[in-house]
Amino acid sequence: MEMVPSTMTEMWTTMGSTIASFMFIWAIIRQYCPYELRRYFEKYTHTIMTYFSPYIKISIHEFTGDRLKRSEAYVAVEAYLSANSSKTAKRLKAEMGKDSNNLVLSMDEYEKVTDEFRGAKVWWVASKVVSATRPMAYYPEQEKRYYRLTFHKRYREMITGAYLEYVVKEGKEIRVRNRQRKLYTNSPGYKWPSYKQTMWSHIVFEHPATFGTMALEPDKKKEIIEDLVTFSESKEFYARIGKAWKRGYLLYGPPGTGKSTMIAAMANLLNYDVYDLELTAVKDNTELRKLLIETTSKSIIVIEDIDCSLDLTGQRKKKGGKAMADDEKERKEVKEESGNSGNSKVTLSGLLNFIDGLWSACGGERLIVFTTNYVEKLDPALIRRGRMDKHIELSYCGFEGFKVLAKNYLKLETHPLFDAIDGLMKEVKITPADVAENLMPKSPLDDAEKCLWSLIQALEEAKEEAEAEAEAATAKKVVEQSQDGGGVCSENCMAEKASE
Ligand SMILES: Nc1ncnc2c1ncn2[C@@H]1O[C@H](COP(=O)(O)OP(=O)(O)OP(=O)(O)O)[C@@H](O)[C@H]1O
Ligand SMILES: [Mg+2]
Repeated sequence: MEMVPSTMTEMWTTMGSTIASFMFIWAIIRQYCPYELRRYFEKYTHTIMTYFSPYIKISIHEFTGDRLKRSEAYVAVEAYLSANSSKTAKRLKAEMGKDSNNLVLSMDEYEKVTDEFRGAKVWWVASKVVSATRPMAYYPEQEKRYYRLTFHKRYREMITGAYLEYVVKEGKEIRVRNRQRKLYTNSPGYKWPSYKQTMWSHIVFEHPATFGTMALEPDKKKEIIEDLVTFSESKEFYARIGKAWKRGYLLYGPPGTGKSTMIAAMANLLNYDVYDLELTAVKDNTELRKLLIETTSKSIIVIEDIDCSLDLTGQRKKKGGKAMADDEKERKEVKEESGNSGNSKVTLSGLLNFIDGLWSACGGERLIVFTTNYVEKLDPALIRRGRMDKHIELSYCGFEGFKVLAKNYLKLETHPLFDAIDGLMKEVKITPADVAENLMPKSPLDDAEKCLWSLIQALEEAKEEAEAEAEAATAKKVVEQSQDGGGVCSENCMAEKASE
């Protein structure tokens, strides 16, 4: 009976002294052995331990072959662990979040967290190896960071298959949700003269427009939202039908009807980046293709005012002399206004290739949006279905649109003056931009009613103007008709014709 504790004590003593000797040897090796020998020792200790251990380890390194780009798997795991570890990890690091207002927590180096998947327990550790060699003496030490996943070998199949797939998918989704969206432009500006040079420069995309704040018929709004959401969820569908995962939208209508605002609302709805492509700044078709290749998925590529961006009418039927000359003049004026010398060599066929050529399929999940005030000026080839799949007309403000703006700007759902506004809106055309401008308080003393009166006044003025224009047009027509008839019309005869 006495023997057991003494045997136990002996066993503990032996184990203790073995560990102590091992640590002593390890300390000597660390202190005095050259780096290569240390690595050699570590390698063989690992091999022996792995042989007896029932656990499997998988490392996911931050950089693999290409030192310039972080591995996608690492980035996804990082996002997954940041979202899941902050509740369980004991040592966390804090970094500034996307809107620079909050701190984002993630697991600190060498911290270990546990995760569970279908009843299997796994462990994640954030770790790093510090490289002994430095490229230059004044360079900081090179750290190679990685995550190590450990699990029991009985779960091998499930963890290497379903679990890792789940982690990467979740991580990617978290990144999309948390990422800071960007607004890119290809306008010429300062570019880094190095291998890092990209053709797009960007700022943070912060436009606050949403479909909720847009003045639009409710049915139309619903249809557009459904179309966009369906597109964003149709990866498998596009793959099945053998079509690149992209969709073209043509937004057309008079100035101030919300085309640019809708692009921002689309980006905010789908959480996409925006690439605002200035066609006149693109040298030629090759540069256009390069720009396309540099865009990422989950983005909207926008070409605003496509009708006056370039002379893309190469294949269009020739117009009559005067109309053609007017068009040319207008286009020239626009180019001069925008300070563009107009020496871009992008052609219609280059642009068509950009939209649906072979290269357009790279990346996937992209919207291409054109806006124009003059849809009739565009080449039919450019806007045919399949290229511009959905044509959306944005038009003058209706009463439903006004109600959205009144709610946004004045927090009003109803008001006795609404009936008068409804009546006037049926008679005159007013753009949402003009309505919005009138509903905007101009001084701190302006209340909702004052803003509504300001809108009524604007509508009445517009009505008077429209009536005066209509009268002038009728009078002009009468004069032209009478001149065509060869005779000079008396005042009575003119009045008769006008009343007809
Ligand atoms: N449908 C709308 N809903 C809400 N606000 C609108 C709408 N249309 C225009 N606005 C307001 O008017 C301003 C101008 O609109 P926007 O720039 O979107 O017009 P646009 O159609 O792009 O004009 P343009 O053809 O001149 O480029 C916006 O800042 C927005 O506040
Ligand atoms: Mg616009």
